[in-house]
Amino acid sequence: MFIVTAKEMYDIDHCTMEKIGFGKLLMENAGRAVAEKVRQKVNAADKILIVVGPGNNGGDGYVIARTLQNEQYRVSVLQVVPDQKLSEQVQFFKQLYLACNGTCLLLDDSAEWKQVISEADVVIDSLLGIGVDGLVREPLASVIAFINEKGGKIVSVDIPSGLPADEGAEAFTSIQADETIVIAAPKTSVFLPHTANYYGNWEVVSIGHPQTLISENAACFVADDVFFRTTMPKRDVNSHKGDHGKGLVIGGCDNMPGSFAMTVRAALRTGAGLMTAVSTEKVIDRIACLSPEAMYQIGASEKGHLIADDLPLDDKDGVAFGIGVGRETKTAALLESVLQETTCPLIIDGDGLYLLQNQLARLKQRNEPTILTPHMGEMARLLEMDISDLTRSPFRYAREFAEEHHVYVVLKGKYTIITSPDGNQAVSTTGNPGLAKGGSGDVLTGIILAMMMQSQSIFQSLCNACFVHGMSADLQVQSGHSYHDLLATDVIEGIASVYRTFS
Ligand SMILES: NC(=O)C1=CN([C@@H]2O[C@H](COP(=O)(O)OP(=O)(O)OC[C@H]3O[C@@H](n4cnc5c(N)ncnc54)[C@H](OP(=O)(O)O)[C@@H]3O)[C@@H](O)[C@H]2O)[C@H](O)CC1
Ligand SMILES: [K+]
Repeated sequence: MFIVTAKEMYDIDHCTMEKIGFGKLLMENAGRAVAEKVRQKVNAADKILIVVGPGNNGGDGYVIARTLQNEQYRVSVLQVVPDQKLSEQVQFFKQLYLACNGTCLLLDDSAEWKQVISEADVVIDSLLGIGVDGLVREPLASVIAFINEKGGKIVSVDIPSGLPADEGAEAFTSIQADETIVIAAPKTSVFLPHTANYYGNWEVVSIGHPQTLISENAACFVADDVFFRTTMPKRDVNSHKGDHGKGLVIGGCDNMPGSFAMTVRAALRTGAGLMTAVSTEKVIDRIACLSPEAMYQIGASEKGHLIADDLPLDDKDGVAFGIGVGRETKTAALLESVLQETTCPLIIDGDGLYLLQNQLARLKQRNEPTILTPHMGEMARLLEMDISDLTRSPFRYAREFAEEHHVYVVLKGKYTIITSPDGNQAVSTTGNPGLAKGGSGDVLTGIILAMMMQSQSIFQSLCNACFVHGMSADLQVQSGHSYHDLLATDVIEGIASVYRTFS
């Protein structure tokens, strides 16, 4: 599945209609596809009100109205702008609807509009689509507010009306949809923390755009099960442990042994060939028994925290630094040497990101891939910006940071955004609120470490690691756990189910 900005969608629409020649057929296809989904969500006796706005989203609404009416549903239309505001294309579909004995109430002509909305069992929101520009103007703003207040079940067409399709909007007035039938491809705002919830439950309908056209124009995609199945390397029956990576995890401190232990175990469960774990003597004494499959090495330490040391970096296939390592200045010196001496892909996570704050310039000096795995708070600190600004435009800021510092960024959230140094982006949509607990990120780092040693590109490995991490949590919740009781260690044990189910 591809993710599009408004401009990308317009380019795809325009090419499909004008160059390929779909013309008005595209809107007919859109309306029919949405109507088919609406039929699955309403009852035969429901009063269905299609609320039509000034643009092509409204045109979709007239096709939906005609299609549902033809299926004997109880349909009426409320048009909130005068006819002269409608484009020629929308006028065409309005005339078709009226010619099929459709009824239409004009907002200007009627004081009944509030009653009509109040009496509707289902409101189909065709007020505004991806053409909304700025805060919604009257009379649409009042209609949106009243629908939110009084409308029955609200099904939005393509996008909740008033919601911006793209990231970056500071303020907006939007329909709060129960369901959204997204046309052709989800828009960026489906995946933003402050706009996602307005969509309610969302699903995508195809309306005939050539998939190649969508893939050529969309800059981002969803790293889903199809992606995992087609890119996750198969294990060669003649392979040996060295073929699946020699991984190294550097982390932990005397008062934080657990997160480090989970990263080690998650890497083993994901399929790392050999794992070495470096931490303080006290940490290793306490956790070595948890993953006897790993090898352990005591790192130089002071007051329970790792300090600069000569570590076995040069013969590894992947290194993860920072999990539970603490924020001592002397540990920052260890990070400095790891950045300079690691000659393989390096993940920096957790406290390692805190220690990295004053060493960002070293990132570009590395010749090997560097992967940062911040959550929004850690990313905001790295960018030295307010987290609310970051969450409004996470795709942009992740891409700018990745390109500037030549790193991969796994920006963790409900929807995790994966960005490569050249700006390629993907979103992982697996996972659930059961992951909103300590340790989830440590487990993801272990999965990434093992995944990036499985003979696939770094970008693919990050996409697949996020898929496995979230899908493990989903399968665990489906098979008996709940959002409340799911532990990070359950996610480690659920990795087996993901492999068994999807590969
Ligand atoms: N292109 C196609 O044939 C297809 C498009 N699809 C559907 O169409 C919309 C995108 O259509 P578009 O007309 O570009 O956009 P909207 O339907 O959102 O309407 C834009 C008009 O709305 C008015 N507007 C814009 N901003 C505001 C605002 N802040 N407050 C009030 N009104 C606003 C404005 O009209 P004016 O006359 O007031 O300037 C805009 O012109 C897309 O989302 C799909 O649903 C089909 O799906 C496929 C075919
Ligand atoms: K809409």
